[in-house]
Amino acid sequence: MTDFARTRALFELPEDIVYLDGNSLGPLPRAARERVSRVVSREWGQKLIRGWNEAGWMDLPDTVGNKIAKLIGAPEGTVVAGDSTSVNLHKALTGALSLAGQRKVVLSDTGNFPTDLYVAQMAIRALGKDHELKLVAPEDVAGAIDETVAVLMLTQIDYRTGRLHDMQALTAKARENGVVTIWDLAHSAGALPVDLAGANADFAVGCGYKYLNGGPGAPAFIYVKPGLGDRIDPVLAGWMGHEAPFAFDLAYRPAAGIQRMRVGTPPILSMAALDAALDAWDGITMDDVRARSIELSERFITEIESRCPDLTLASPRDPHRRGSQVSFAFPEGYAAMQACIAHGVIGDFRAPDIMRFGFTPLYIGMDDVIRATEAIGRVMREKLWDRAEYRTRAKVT
Ligand SMILES: Cc1ncc(COP(=O)(O)O)c(C=O)c1O
Ligand SMILES: Nc1c(O)cccc1C(=O)C[C@H](N)C(=O)O
Repeated sequence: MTDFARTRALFELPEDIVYLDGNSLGPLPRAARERVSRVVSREWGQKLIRGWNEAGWMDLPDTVGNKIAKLIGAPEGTVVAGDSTSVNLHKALTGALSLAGQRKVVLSDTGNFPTDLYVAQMAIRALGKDHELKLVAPEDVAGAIDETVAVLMLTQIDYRTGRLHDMQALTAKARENGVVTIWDLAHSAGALPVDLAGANADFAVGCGYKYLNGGPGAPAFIYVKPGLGDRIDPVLAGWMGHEAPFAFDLAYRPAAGIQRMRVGTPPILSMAALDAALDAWDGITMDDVRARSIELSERFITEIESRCPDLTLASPRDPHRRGSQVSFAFPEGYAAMQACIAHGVIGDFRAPDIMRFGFTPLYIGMDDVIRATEAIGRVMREKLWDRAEYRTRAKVT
C-alpha cells in the first residue's frame, strides 16, 4: 500500500489553505526546489557549457520521458519530454495525418479543450489539405467512428466536467476502422492508471505541470507507438530531432523513432524541476492513487451535497466515469470560487458556471477534504460570494 503521509511530506504546501487545484498546477515538490537550485549554481554556474555532457542535460528529454512512460503504460523509449502540450499535439496530428491516406475527417468532441481544436483547425489549414474537423458530442464519439475518419483526436478527461472517455474501447473501435488515434492525457497522466500500450493507441500528449507537479509551464510530453515513429515525417522539424544534430548537415534526416519528435534545445531548468518532481512517484502504484482519489472525491461529493443544496454536481456521479476532479455548477460560480479561495480552499472556475476541484492523493488527505467542505459550506450557507470584492473578474481565471 502506498504511504500517502510520506508522499505528502515531499511537497511544500501552505498550512492555511487546502489546495484542490493540483489538476491545473501541481504544488512545489521540495526535491524540485533543491534540484533547480543545484542545477543553477553547480551545473550552469560551474560547469557552464560542459553541463550538456557532464550533467546529462542533453539526455533529460529522454530521462524525463521514460519516467512519465511508467505512469501512462508506455514502454521505455516511446515518450519524450519537451515543448508544450499544444505544440506536441501539432506534431502528433500532422504525423497522424501523414499516415491517414485519402481519408478526410479528423474526429473530436465538443468537450475537448480549445487548444486541441485550434491546433487541429490550423494544422489542417497549414497542410493545405481538404480535411475536415468534425466535432460530435462526447457521448456520440463511438458512433461516429467509421471508415471515413482519418484521425480520432480526443482528450481522455474533460477539463470541465471530469468525464472520462473509455480509451480502451474507443481505441479498439478506431483500430477496427483503420483510424489513427491521438489521446490528450493532460488530465490523465498522474491522475489515474493509463495503459497506452494495452489500448494500442498510436499517439498521446500531455502536460507536465498538472498532476506531474513539474511547475508552471513545465515541459509537456509526447508518446508515439513503437514502430510508428519511423514512418512519420515531422512537420515541426528541428536540429534536435535530426539523426546527427552535431553533424550540422544541410539536409534534414529525421532521427529514429520518438527522437524525431524533438525539435529545439530543451529548457534545462524546467526539465530539471520536472525530473525531480517525478521522483515523488517512486514506489507508488497508480491503482493505489486511483483508489484513494475515488475515496476522497466520493466523500467530497457527499459532504458538498449535504451542506450546499445550491450546488449541482456537474461531473459523472459514477466515480469510474470521471477522472480525478469533481465539478459543481452554480450560476454565481466565479464569485463563489473567489470566496472559497479567500476562505482557504483553492479550486478554480471554468465558464460559464463550473466550480472545479482536483483530488491529488500524493498530497491531499481526508482531513483536507473535510476542512474544504466545511469552508465551502460556510461560503454557500452565508452567501459570502455575494460581495462586490468576489464578483470583480480578474484577468486570469
Ligand atoms: C486537455 C488539455 N490540453 C492541452 C492543454 C494546454 O496545454 P499547453 O498549455 O501545455 O499547450 C490543457 C491545459 O492547459 C488541457 O487541459
Ligand atoms: N496552462 C494554464 C495556464 O498557463 C494558466 C492557467 C490555467 C492553465 C491550465 O492548465 C488550464 C487547464 N488546462 C484547464 O484544465 O483548464
